Amino acid sequence: MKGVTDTTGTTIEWVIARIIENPLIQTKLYDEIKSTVGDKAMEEKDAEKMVYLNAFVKELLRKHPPTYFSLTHAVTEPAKLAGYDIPTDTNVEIFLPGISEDPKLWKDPARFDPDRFLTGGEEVDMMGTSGVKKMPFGIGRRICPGLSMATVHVNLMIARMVQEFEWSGYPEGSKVDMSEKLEFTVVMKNSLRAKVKPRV
Ligand code: HEM
Repeated sequence: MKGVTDTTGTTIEWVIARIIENPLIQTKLYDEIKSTVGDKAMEEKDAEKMVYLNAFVKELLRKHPPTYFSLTHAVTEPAKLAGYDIPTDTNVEIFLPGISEDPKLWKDPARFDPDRFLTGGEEVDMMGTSGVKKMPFGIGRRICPGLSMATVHVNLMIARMVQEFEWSGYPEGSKVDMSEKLEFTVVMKNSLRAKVKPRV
């Protein structure tokens, strides 16, 4: 159960941190929500049409995969991985940020920038069929079966939270501390404090 709820919950914590850290991102999300649904409550099918929201979620899961590692995979026959020989019966765990922050794969990987997927000309294939540049859900036969459901939930939650509320740091003017801490998932080291104002 923790693999279902904590991954999604952790993602939302980093979402709020990032939109507080960068009010322009929050404005872009809000403007897109307004132009897509106006004052109507967001629904699943609306979220699919929102290109900026989708780019934001891609960037979020690149920079903050909820787990540092995929689940342990056992090698059933001799294999080669990144130039290394892996003998049968070896347990392999993949360090996910090692891929999603690799400067050989990404321009300026430390920078949080949803626009890299829009005007920046970068793309990513979540299923890994045309290459692997990030894998927050794993890839291949054991890819997370909750991928679609989690993506819908995360998109919808962000859209509704931004549609209804304006988020800012607390105390006012404080800087968001992006330090990480490993629990079951990778959470914020210092819990996020936020001011939440209803949009009226
Ligand atoms: C943002 C949300 C989520 C993320 C980032 C995530 C990530 C992952 C990762 C990295 C794996 C390991 C894949 C591998 O080792 O190759 C995994 C496995 C799994 N996930 Fe998720 N997950 C999320 C949400 C969910 C949800 C909502 C469900 C169920 C409704 C779910 C169900 C599972 C199951 C059952 C496995 C084990 C699959 C297997 O071993 O064959 N996950 N997930």
